[in-house]
Amino acid sequence: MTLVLGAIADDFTGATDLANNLVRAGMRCVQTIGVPSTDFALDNVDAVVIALKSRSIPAAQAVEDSLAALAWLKGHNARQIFFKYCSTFDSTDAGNIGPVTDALLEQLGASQTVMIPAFPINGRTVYQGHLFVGDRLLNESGMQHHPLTPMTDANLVRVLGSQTPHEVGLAAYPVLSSGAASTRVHLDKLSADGIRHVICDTLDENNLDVLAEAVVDYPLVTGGSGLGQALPEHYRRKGWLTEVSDPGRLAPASGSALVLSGSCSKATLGQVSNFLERYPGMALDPLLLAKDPAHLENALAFAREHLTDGGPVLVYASADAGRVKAAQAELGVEQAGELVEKALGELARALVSEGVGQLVVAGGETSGAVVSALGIRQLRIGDQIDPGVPWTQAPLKGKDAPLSLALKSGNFGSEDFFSRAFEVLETRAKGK
Ligand SMILES: Nc1ncnc2c1ncn2[C@@H]1O[C@H](COP(=O)(O)OP(=O)(O)O)[C@@H](O)[C@H]1O
Ligand SMILES: O=C(O)[C@@H](O)C(=O)COP(=O)(O)O
Repeated sequence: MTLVLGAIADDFTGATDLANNLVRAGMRCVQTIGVPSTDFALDNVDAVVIALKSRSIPAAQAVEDSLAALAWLKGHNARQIFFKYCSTFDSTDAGNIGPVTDALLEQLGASQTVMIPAFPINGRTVYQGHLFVGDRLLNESGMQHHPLTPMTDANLVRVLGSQTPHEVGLAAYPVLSSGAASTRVHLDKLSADGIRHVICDTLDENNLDVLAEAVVDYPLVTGGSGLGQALPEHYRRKGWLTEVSDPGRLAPASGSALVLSGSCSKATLGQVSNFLERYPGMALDPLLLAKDPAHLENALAFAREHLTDGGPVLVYASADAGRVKAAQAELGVEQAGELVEKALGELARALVSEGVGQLVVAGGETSGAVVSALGIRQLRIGDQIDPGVPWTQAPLKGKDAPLSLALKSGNFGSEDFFSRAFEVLETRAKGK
């Protein structure tokens, strides 16, 4: 079996985001959680997206995990490899975008790759190497307060430059406006000058299309899911994609409805407030979690009480920058994050085993913790709720019905996302 595309995503929401765009662009795509086993069935599949939890772990581990994913994908003859990271370039000076990209390039024997984080439909654009979220520079968008990967510089040439020993180049907007052939000439010239990494401007979907055409034959591309939306058409033109995906419908959802949120991103904070205007929710406090096991028991009891009539109910650790900083100052950055992730993972395990069948999780790291706690290995992509966030389904050991699961990236989704997600499921069930 030859895969057209093999993707390695550095978190679980990012993987779902990419898989969603590939499916919407007509590829037959499977998302796996972690590197699949050797006997994984791959019939009629064009793309595999391997979800790793490698965004915020030590760089050496992220490299090891990514190379293991690459080995599996190359073992299945993937023509092109896509390293998916966040559209807000979430990383620190230690990595992991630079070290993972360098390791993938080296392993593939490739001399250059492109960095294309933009996702215009969700407001992520790049101009003269500077990343914008909506009308704000990245470092003024709220991302400067991210609990694990605070983004304090919008200049991606500089940001990536601090993560790799190699010089970083730029394919700026004027080059892209002159079309795919000129863009490729520019990239080749940079390559001849020894430039291995090229940050690419992207203002809109036309630019993504130009970039996709220019790099369709690169062994490695890197970026956000916007590029994933644009590549399939160019695979088709090359004759690599002959079938059009028919993702089919997910099985009807069943069970009660729960939202777990560990994202502290600006969009999520608005979504939490919006949900609480209409539905019940309980806040988890990392400081209490550290001191008193009864805090988690109380959250479990609260959720159970409100799930008896089907929910939806919310349990969240999401908090503003001041409260996050206070928790981190007392517990340490990593330990605060881990405590919250572990607690939300435990809640998911207990409540899904008791009958939750529709679960929304907010936050990439949080989704990693929850999906791992549930022992999920594979996701099928269904209807999109908002750009970048589809409903998915996963089989569960010992259960007849699959779990309906939506993994929401921190900054994605409309303000009423948490309640509307369940309405989307209900509408589909009624066949509307
Ligand atoms: N109140 C809090 N204090 C400290 N850390 C928190 C708090 N709430 C959540 N976190 C941690 O912040 C991180 C948020 O990351 P993530 O889940 O990836 O969200 P996002 O998708 O918004 O980036 C997680 O590690 C989570 O456990
Ligand atoms: O590219 C994106 O923005 C998302 O796919 C993504 O990776 C988001 O990560 P989190 O905000 O950590 O969920």
